[in-house]
Amino acid sequence: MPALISRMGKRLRRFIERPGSIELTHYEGLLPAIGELEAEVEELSDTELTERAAKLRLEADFDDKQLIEVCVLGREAARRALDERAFDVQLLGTMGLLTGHVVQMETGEGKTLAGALAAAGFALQGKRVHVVTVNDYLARRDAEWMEPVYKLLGVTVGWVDPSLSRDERRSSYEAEVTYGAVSEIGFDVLRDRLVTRVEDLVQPEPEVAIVDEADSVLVDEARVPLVMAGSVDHAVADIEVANVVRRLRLGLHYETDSDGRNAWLTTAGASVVEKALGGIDLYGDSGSDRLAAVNVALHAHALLTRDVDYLVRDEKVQLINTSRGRVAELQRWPDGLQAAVEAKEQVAATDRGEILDSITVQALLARYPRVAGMTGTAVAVAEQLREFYQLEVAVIPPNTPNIREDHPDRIFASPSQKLRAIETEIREVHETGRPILVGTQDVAESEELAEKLAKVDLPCVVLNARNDAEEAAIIAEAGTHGAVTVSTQMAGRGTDIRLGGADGKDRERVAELGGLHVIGTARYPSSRLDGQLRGRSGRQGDPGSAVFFASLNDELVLSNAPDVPDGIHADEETGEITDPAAQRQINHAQRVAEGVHLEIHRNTWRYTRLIEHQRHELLKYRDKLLRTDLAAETLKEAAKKRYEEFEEKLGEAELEQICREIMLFHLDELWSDHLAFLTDVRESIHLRALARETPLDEFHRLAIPEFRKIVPGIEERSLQSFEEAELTDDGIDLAASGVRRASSTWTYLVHDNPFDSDFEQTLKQVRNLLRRKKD
Ligand SMILES: Nc1ncnc2c1ncn2[C@@H]1O[C@H](COP(=O)(O)OP(=O)(O)OP(=O)(O)O)[C@@H](O)[C@H]1O
Repeated sequence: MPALISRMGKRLRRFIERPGSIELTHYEGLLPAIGELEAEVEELSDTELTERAAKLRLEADFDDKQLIEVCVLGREAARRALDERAFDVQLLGTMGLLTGHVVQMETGEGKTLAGALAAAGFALQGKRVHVVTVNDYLARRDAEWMEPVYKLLGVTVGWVDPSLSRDERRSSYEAEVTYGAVSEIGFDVLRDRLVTRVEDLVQPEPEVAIVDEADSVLVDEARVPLVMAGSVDHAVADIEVANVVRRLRLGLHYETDSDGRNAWLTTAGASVVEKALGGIDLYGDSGSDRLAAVNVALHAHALLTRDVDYLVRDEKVQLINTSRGRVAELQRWPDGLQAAVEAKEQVAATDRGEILDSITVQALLARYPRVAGMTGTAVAVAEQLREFYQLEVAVIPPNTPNIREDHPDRIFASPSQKLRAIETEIREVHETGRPILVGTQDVAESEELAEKLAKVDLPCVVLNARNDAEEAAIIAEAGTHGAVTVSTQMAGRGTDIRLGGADGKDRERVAELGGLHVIGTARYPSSRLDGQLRGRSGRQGDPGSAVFFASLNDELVLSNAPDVPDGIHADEETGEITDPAAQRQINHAQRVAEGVHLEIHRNTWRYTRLIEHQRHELLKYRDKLLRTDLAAETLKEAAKKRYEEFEEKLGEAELEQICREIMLFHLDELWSDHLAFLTDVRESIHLRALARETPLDEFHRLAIPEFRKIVPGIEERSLQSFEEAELTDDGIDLAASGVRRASSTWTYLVHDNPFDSDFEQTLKQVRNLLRRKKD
């Protein structure tokens, strides 16, 4: 009975301490057995170890005995290959992953190894594994780092990055475990969507995905679409409009929302624009195209800021991923907006192309029958992981208890007072020799701070928006004695900050001083991001500390909870506030920001679910066309005479391929048209739906019948192409009958439209329009 009570007490405690996480007691119970077998496997030769791992190979999930065995062999393989004996907590992580959970392990606890042992375990079960990383640099680094461990376990490993050719990728994916950035794996899925011969496919069927930094990929980036486009024409940026809009002034010519998501012309602004564009009537029937161009140009002008939202480098607009604070390679905004920003910055317009296919990160991962993940901060998104992916979180305790000191926020009345206090803090801590990592909100803030520090003789290293490998090398030195590193929130993610520098030479001295001190210059829009910054310090039981500075006029508060209660007292000299009401206000603002993010995620998912379902259905048909003689059968049945005529001249095999090319071409084209149709519907849905039902129902009402037309459309168009195809001496000239694929294709990520057409947003626009019409 007392044992039962104690067990219940333990469970209750876990529930209170870590809501949303699952019980690990069962796996903890396997650890002693793993320990007992350690001496036995130490005696094995390398070959014997590999042979023993091969005995685990089976086509089924592991039972407890096999879980124990894979942990025993994995621990030994890591000890031999890396000189790192996997800790018990790492093996708990491995077991958590192998049983399909998102494991929460703190920064520096060794997720890379725990993940690799789980990947090897899945591979031994006969499943192909993709380890999904946040960037290309980490994909290659982790695959190469873990390769000797895999080798001892007899498991093959590969990696993909943008530098590889299609053939090289194919062989990387042939490995049992393949590391790749989420974007790279997604782009391969999209590229495979266009092949017309089975042997050109590079990716095998998805089986298991182990997602590193799972919260960032599965939640923050979930709704980002990966896009493949084909060259058709160039986007026409309206330079004239950009030049007119450039002269407009806030408050006089246009207004913006307090949340910075919407901008609109005032009456005075509209008159200026109408006059400058040659006396047109923007709101008349003939002005609607111009009005649309003015609106995007105004968004680009008023709401997107250089060095915060994007950089201009090498005559190109490069987006900054605001959730990661780094240049988002291969990302762009939805087309009109991208072109408007390019016009604003007077750089050449990039080729827009036609969208051939697209898939969101969430849908990409939903393709895998099994998903597991690891991250330092999972509990905070446990609810979303359950809602969107049916995944449960398992909290793995640290190997050595965390002794980092997390100080309460230091709150100031104004941002300038806050900045002064940050400078003082940096100076005082720097004088002790302790290394400091300062986490800023964006690139511009990092640079401003660095400039200020340089002026007062406090040189620092600024880390932002560079390439990942360079970032990794710099951040690895952030623990050096006396170092001051200023970084946007996620720069250098995935790289360990060792006390005393990358080689840890000076560790003792830095540890004695108190370890790495982390300073946040403002609270982030999610508590998870705060936690990630704090987690940079205090790794593996190291000493360290963290403190966030905040002000009641920070962006976070102004955008999400601007109604600050009256009577909050600030120190007259320093502006510092100790009233708990200020802290409550900041926490409240952060919760509002988190809620908004979740709602947008939910809303996007509601729409993309239908699109994904349609995409999946059509792909089943495409796959049949690709792998069987369905295309030939279909065309033979519809145009028997012509088919026989061609067959006689070309032979069966060649004609089969030609039929396949024709039908796949029309399928791909109709799907691309359908995507464009859905985008149009989605963008105007709220207006259409104003007088009708809910926007989502309206979207379904329009999207479903349109989709049903695709397959008959493919058959009809293919038949026509087949009838019109000309037989020349070189065979059939498909191009002559319009079967012409895009001459070049490319891939990119679509950054979230910062002004998404949510119902509320559209209502606001309509309201503004009505307001103007009334004026
Ligand atoms: N069992 C072990 N014994 C000794 N060192 C280990 C062990 N496991 C991992 N390490 C070391 O700990 C460091 C951190 O490992 P890793 O980068 O995998 O951590 P992480 O959990 O991924 O951290 P982050 O959250 O920063 O990505 C590495 O230098 C690694 O070599």
